[in-house]
Amino acid sequence: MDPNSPLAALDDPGLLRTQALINGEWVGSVNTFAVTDPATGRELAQVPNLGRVDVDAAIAAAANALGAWRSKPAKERAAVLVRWQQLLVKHADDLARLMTAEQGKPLAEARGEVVYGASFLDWFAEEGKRVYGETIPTTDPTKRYLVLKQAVGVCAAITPWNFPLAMITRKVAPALAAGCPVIIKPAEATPLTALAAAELAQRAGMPSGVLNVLTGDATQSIEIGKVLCDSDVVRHLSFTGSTEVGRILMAQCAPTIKKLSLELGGNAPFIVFDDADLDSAVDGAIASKYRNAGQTCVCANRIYVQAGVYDAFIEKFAAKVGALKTGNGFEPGVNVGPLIDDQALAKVETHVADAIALGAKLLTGGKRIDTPAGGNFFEPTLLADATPQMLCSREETFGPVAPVFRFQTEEDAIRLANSTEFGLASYFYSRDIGRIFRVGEALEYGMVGINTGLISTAEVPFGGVKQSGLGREGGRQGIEDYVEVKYLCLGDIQK
Ligand SMILES: NC(=O)C1=CN([C@@H]2O[C@H](COP(=O)(O)OP(=O)(O)OC[C@H]3O[C@@H](n4cnc5c(N)ncnc54)[C@H](OP(=O)(O)O)[C@@H]3O)[C@@H](O)[C@H]2O)C=CC1
Ligand SMILES: O=C(O)CCCC(=O)O
Repeated sequence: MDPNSPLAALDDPGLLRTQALINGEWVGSVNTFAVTDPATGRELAQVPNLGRVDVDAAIAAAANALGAWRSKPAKERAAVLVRWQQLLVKHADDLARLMTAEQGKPLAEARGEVVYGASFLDWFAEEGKRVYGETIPTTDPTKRYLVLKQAVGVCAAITPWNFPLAMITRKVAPALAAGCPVIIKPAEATPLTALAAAELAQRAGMPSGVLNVLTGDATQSIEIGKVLCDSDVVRHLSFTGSTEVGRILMAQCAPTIKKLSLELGGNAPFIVFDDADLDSAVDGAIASKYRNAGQTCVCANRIYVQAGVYDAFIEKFAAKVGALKTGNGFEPGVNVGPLIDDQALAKVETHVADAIALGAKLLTGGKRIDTPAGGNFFEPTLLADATPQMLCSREETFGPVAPVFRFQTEEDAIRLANSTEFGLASYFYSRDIGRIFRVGEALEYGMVGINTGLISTAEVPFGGVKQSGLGREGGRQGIEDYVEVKYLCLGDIQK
C-alpha cells in the first residue's frame, strides 16, 4: 500500500476488501478495474471486473440461501441486522475514509452518511417484525379469508456512486428483514465502501449467500444488470440512478414481470415566498444545493424566489455561496468536494455556459478549479435571472450550480415548479399556514420539504412520482416492495 494513499490510515486494514462476495466467499478475478480518488485522480485499488458466470453463481447462492433465511423468525433476522448496524457505526471513521477517498465528499459528510446508512438497518430490523397479515370478515359462513405477507424471493440492488453506503442499506435492509437474500451491484466508482460494508455484514454473522456483492466497470455493469434482469429467480430489482438507465432496466425486467423499485432522477424546485424567513431559506438552499457537491437526486435544482424578496435573497445567498470552501474532502473545513468524474464536470460546465449564453448573470463561481494534485473540482456557482429555456431548468445539473429564477405569484410558482417530467423532491419556504397547505398539496412531487432543505431520514417514505420512479424506500412503506401478499381461502369450516 502506498503510504501516501488515504487508505493507508485505516484503523482496521481488513476493511479494505478488493474482492467480490459470492456465497460467503471472497472472490477475485484476473480481470480487474481501477478505483480512483476523484480529488487526485490517483488509483486507490483494483477490484474484480465480473461477468455472467459470477452473476449466475451469485443468483444460485442467493436462491440456495432463500429457504433458510426466510424461514427464520423475523427476530433472528433482525438480530443480524442490528449487529451489522452496530459494526457499521463502530467502524464509521474507516468507512468514512473509504467513502471520501473513492467518492470525494467531505469527511464529516461521509461520516454522516455512515450513520444515516446504518440507521436503515435497525429501522428495518424492527419493521421486519411487523409484517402483519390480516383476516377479512367472511361473506360465506363456511369459509374464512386470511392474508399472509411473504418474502418476495431473491432480490437485486443496483446502486449509484453518490451515496455509496446509504443507497445500499436503504434497499438491502428491508429485503433482508423481510426474508429475501440480495445481490448488490455497486457503482463502478464506489465499490470499496460496499465491500467494506459486506465485510462487516460477514462479521455480523450474515449467512452465506444471503448477501452477495458483484463488482464491475461501466461495461460489465451493463452485462451484470442484464443477467440479473433476465433471471426468473431474481423476483425484485431495486435501482437508484438516472431515469435513462431506469427505463432500460424496467424494459429488461418486463419479460420476467419482476417487481421494481426505482428511485430515479429529480429536478427539485426550491421556492422562496415573500413571507419566508429569509435567513432560514438561505441556509436551507445552501444545505439542499451544495450537499455532496450538488450530486444528490433531491438537491435543489431550480431556485424560485418571489419578486418582493428576490434581491435580498440573492444578496444573502451569494455571500454564503462565496464563503463555501472547495477542496479535497480530507482537508479540514472543506464544504464542497470534487465531482465524481470528467463527464460530471463537463455537464456542469455545459449548464453554466448555456445559462450565461441565454442571459443568466454569473454572481459567483462558474469554472473548474485546477489544483496541482488534479481532481474534478468546480467552483460553487450562483446564477441569477435564470429562465425556463435554460438547460439547468430542464435537466438535473448534479453539480454545485444554483440557478435562481424570479416569480410573481403563488400560481406562477406552482406552475413553474410542476413543469417537469420529474417528481422526486421539492421545497418551499413560507410562514403562512394557508399557503403551506395549498402549495404542499399542489406540488406534483413525492416529497415536499417545507421550511427545511433536508428531508431524508430512515423513518420516512422516500421516493418520487412521474418519471422519478416507483415505490418508496424507508419508512414503514419501505418493506412493502419486498413482500408478496398471499390470500388463503379456508373452506369447510362447518365440518
Ligand atoms: N437518483 C440518483 O440518486 C442518481 C441520479 N443520477 C443521475 O444520473 C446521471 C448519470 O450518473 P450515472 O452514474 O451515470 O448514473 P447511472 O444511472 O448510469 O448509474 C447508476 C447505477 O446503474 C449502473 N448502470 C448503468 N447503466 C446500467 C445498465 N445498462 N444496466 C445495469 N446497470 C447499469 C451503474 O453502474 P456503473 O457505475 O458501473 O456504470 C450504477 O451502478 C447523473 O448526472 C444524475 O443526473 C446518478 C446517480 C444517482
Ligand atoms: O441522491 C439520492 O439518490 C439519494 C439522496 C440521498 C438521501 O437524501 O437519502
